[in-house]
Amino acid sequence: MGDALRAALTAAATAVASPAELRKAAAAIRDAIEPLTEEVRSPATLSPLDDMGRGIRMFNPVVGPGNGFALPLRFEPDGDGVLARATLGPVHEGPPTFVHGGVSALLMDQILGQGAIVTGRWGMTAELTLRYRRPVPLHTPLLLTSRMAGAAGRRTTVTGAITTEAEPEVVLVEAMGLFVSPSEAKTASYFGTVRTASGGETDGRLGHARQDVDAASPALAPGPAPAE
Ligand SMILES: CCCCCCCCCCCC(=O)SCCNC(=O)CCNC(=O)[C@H](O)C(C)(C)COP(=O)(O)OP(=O)(O)OC[C@H]1O[C@@H](n2cnc3c(N)ncnc32)[C@H](O)[C@@H]1OP(=O)(O)O
Repeated sequence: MGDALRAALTAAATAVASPAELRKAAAAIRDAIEPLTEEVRSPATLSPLDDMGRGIRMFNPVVGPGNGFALPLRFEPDGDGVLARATLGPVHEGPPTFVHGGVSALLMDQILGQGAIVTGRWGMTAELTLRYRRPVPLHTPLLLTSRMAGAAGRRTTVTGAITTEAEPEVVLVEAMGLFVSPSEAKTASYFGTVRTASGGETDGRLGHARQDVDAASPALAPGPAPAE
């Protein structure tokens, strides 16, 4: 379904079609999704395809395969950090032929967060700083990288960059993120009502689902909780 949605968004952004053809396609899309709107999950219930303990968020707008806006981005180990490869298209366009600056921020927020997670830390984004040095081209293989730069108490600082694959030494965007692991009180108030699809509790933190952690996946098991 995510692949079909991605194809639909790209077609909508690029089609050279008459208004009649567009109306016909729009009606077909509405007909197709109508049965899916009859029964929907509540906002605080995770999808049955989600697994917080293993870091699977099916409809995340950056890494979720089921989300039509997501590429989806996939992470690879990169020394003690992470990298992702991406080629963006018309759905992510800002200035003609270049990536929208907010999309660069969205992608960097996620990969910087992942740069904290691979070190066993976790936090919500408290600060996100980007320097847009050169425009990021569409239809061009890109490299996105991130690496933890420092940690103190509940705070984790991660830095990263966007370059092209062809010229990895030329930084197009540089980014810094501060991730703060929320206090127990904030965690309870933000995520206390969230439930898995089977009704289990989860406090929302990646790797901290209380019922759904797959003990057979030690590589994805929870890291140590940051000290207070
Ligand atoms: C495959 C799947 C992958 C999955 C990969 C997943 C990656 C996810 C990446 C995306 C993440 C998001 O988008 S998260 C969504 C966007 N972010 C948010 O909504 C966060 C909104 N902000 C908040 O709720 C709050 O401000 C918190 C939780 C960040 C902090 O609240 P708190 O818990 O009460 O913490 P608090 O006591 O205030 O601060 C703790 C310490 O951090 C410091 N601190 C707090 N905020 C800041 C700040 N902005 N700038 C500097 N320092 C700060 C404090 O000075 C303090 O330092 P000291 O006194 O200890 O020295």
